[in-house]
Amino acid sequence: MRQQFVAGNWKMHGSLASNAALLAEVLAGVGTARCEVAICVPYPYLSQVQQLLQTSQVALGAQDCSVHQSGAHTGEVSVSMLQDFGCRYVIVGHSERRADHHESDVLVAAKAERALEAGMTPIVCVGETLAERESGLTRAVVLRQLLAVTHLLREQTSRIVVAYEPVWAIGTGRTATPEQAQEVHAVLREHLRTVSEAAAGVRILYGGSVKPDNAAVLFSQADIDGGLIGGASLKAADFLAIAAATRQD
Ligand SMILES: O=C[C@H](O)COP(=O)(O)O
Repeated sequence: MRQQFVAGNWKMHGSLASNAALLAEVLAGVGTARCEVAICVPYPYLSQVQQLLQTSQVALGAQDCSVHQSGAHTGEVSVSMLQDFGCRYVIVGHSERRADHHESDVLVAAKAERALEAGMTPIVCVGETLAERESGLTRAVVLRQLLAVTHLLREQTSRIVVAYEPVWAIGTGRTATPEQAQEVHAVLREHLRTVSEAAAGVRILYGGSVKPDNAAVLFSQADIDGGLIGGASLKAADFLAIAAATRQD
């Protein structure tokens, strides 16, 4: 059985004041959530959010990590630094980083490996662009991206989370239909099954314009185990409603 999981990705949003207000509301309502909940925040706010989440069930995550452990790598943040702030999760390979920073499948896999070595759980993002979908390449693209981390799935299955995020659905208000999302999740699940029995149990989140009004139907799909939530994680009521829409197996 896979416990459903809802992770908020604040992306490059927030301030000390707005984070405190948002989390006060989230924490007031999250007690009833049936799923696991995490929030991935910008680096400068890790300390603040760590303290605010201290006595709650909400886990802390980061939005990226360095492939390097330490040294002369200006601007980079290592997994051990993230651990200093109690991060349990780290997103790797988000399409915004793949696009903005030219992150390759190999680099994403190496970052996931660093996270695993440090005892953290990487949330490995995969997803096709609109052009790739329209060219019939969705399956090939997501499998290529997943294959890059397959050696890790073989070795450390239980601590990896996969997130399917069609690039054309991110922040656009254009959500994949539940059928479109399930179709890709099933492809990913099928691959995970070929890796090992344990890998078949890896949670696969859906991300891309998840809102309170479409969350339940997305999460009711057989291979969708929750969501990676961008814009809606910045509104406490929406984020809580999405967490409340998770399936209870
Ligand atoms: O990491 C989150 C995803 O990119 C989804 O973002 P969104 O919910 O704003 O579409």
